[in-house]
Amino acid sequence: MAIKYGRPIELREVSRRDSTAVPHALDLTVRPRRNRKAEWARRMVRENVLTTDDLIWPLFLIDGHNKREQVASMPGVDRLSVDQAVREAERAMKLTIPCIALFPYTDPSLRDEEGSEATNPDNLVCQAVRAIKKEFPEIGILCDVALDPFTSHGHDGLISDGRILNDETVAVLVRQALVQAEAGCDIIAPSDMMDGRVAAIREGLDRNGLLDVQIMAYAAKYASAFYGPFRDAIGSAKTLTGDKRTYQMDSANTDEALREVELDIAEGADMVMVKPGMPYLDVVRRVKDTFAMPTFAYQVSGEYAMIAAAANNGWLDGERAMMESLLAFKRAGADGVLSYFAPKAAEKLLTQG
Ligand SMILES: NCC(=O)CCC(=O)O
Ligand SMILES: [Mg+2]
Repeated sequence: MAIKYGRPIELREVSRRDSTAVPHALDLTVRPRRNRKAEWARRMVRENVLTTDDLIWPLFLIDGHNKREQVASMPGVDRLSVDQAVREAERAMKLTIPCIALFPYTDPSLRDEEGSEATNPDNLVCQAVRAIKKEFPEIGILCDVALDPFTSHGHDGLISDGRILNDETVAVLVRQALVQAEAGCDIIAPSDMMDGRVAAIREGLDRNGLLDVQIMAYAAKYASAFYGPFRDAIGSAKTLTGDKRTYQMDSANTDEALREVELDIAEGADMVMVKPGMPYLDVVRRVKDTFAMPTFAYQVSGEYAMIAAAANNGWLDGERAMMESLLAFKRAGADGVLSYFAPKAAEKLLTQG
């Protein structure tokens, strides 16, 4: 049964003496509800706020012109040709979203075992970075570094005898980071979870004079079922063989997340990320408290899909669930959130004043 959502309950005419007027009033000195009695009072004691500055908006790219293609498992999210991505970058600017993130759907004919397209300076991501920076140099652009959108097997690294090779992969990731940075990307975000990649990328950037390019490390990235719709969006769902548990983290662990984050900071990460988001808010809190670094969380595709699908079925008030889920990241200590809800949330934040 669909649930109907009315206006929030606000008592219009509250008698100021109603509790003493009750014959069996409890003898309470402390009544926490006093601070919740009206919206102005709640605003006064509110501990956390979400603003548009907290949002990073991930966009999916596809080859072509004037093309928008709905991602079936992510209602409201499209794959965009580069010209349309430029339009969305403009929308992000108007919505005062500081940064967008770019993810390509690579044509299957361009995917191979080695993910060669990742290091093509003219690949879809690099084309989009150049086009967006040309029109809107003031918006931040984050580029993911990992091979999964480019490999025929859907893994983030090179494979030999069924093993994901660490050091050989890192060498390719450095080249991928360099083509993206040279195209004009502001933040390199390695999401591959190979050991030592942050140091290698930092060294590569510095050696090429790209000293100001930041690194946001997907430092604690878990092997998660919540990435399902993303793999649909970038077209790796069908091709992925096996799972990613030899490089992404085990969802049972949090101490290990701290060790991963510590390493990435030592290797030169400017910002760190925990991913997925909502099922790992405890990790966000521990990371923030332990390292006091700029800490981000990724509200991943599966988290988005759950809320969007339930809302479309009338089972949740989608707008309220969206805002509540985003605020949860702030409460957990995150400095910002990568979220597919970013434009919708920003619109709501700006119209609320
Ligand atoms: N490296 C980026 C992702 O894996 C995103 C996952 C998602 O949104 O599910
Ligand atoms: Mg690591």
